[in-house]
Amino acid sequence: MLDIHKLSAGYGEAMVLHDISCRIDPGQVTALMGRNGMGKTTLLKTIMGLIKARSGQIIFNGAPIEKQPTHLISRAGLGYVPQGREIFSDFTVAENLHLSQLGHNTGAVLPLEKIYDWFPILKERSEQRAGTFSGGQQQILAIARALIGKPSMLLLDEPTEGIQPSIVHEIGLQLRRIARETGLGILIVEQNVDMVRTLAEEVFFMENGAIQERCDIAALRQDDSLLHRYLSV
Ligand SMILES: Nc1ncnc2c1ncn2[C@@H]1O[C@H](COP(=O)(O)OP(=O)(O)OP(=O)(O)O)[C@@H](O)[C@H]1O
Repeated sequence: MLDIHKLSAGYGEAMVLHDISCRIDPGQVTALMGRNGMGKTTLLKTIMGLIKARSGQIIFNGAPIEKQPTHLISRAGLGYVPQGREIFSDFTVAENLHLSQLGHNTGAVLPLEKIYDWFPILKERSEQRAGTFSGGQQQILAIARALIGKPSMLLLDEPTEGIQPSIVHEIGLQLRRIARETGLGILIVEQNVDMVRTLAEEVFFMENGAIQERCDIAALRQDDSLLHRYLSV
């Protein structure tokens, strides 16, 4: 469970997150939506310890993590796929996955066969250089690399940016399947409404560095006025 209490953070003198409080239960899939510049990426980076919290608490599975370095936060079970997909373009798919396994020295890594079962394209193209992949395939590889460390919660920052609609839907369905099969919790920053409807169970709407509203996905299907208010779609 991720429990954020009165979290504030920013860059230098500029505060971006203001007193954020929210809670994500184990296995829950939550989307974080809002216009550009509202602080969504900053929130994910602060959870991961890449930006230090100025005040407030982040409790993950019962332990405070807001003062921990990123590698310990990752080891505690938080996986992170940043915007822009951090993969090694010159290495093959298999090498990318092996490197990710090596990065987790606790021994608790997912076997590659499981990854290949979830994402057959990675098995079919395991010897192909990652840089030759399409944007969608690179995103799948980035997600697979994050899953190798068996996180209990995965943070995804706009995975569908610049990806073909057919692959967006495929990635959404597959993430939902993995979340149901393994109990993985997901916090996804996403502007793509189709992806959010496919994957998420609830949505947080962010504006001016604060979570202004939360809504169940079923309610959002009935009434999309919140999308108009917070995204202007
Ligand atoms: N490295 C940085 N240094 C200073 N200010 C930053 C930095 N990164 C982001 N900001 C500012 O912080 C605010 C929030 O940015 P953030 O990237 O978190 O927003 P976002 O909601 O994720 O938007 P986007 O969808 O555009 O990524 C913006 O005003 C942005 O200009």
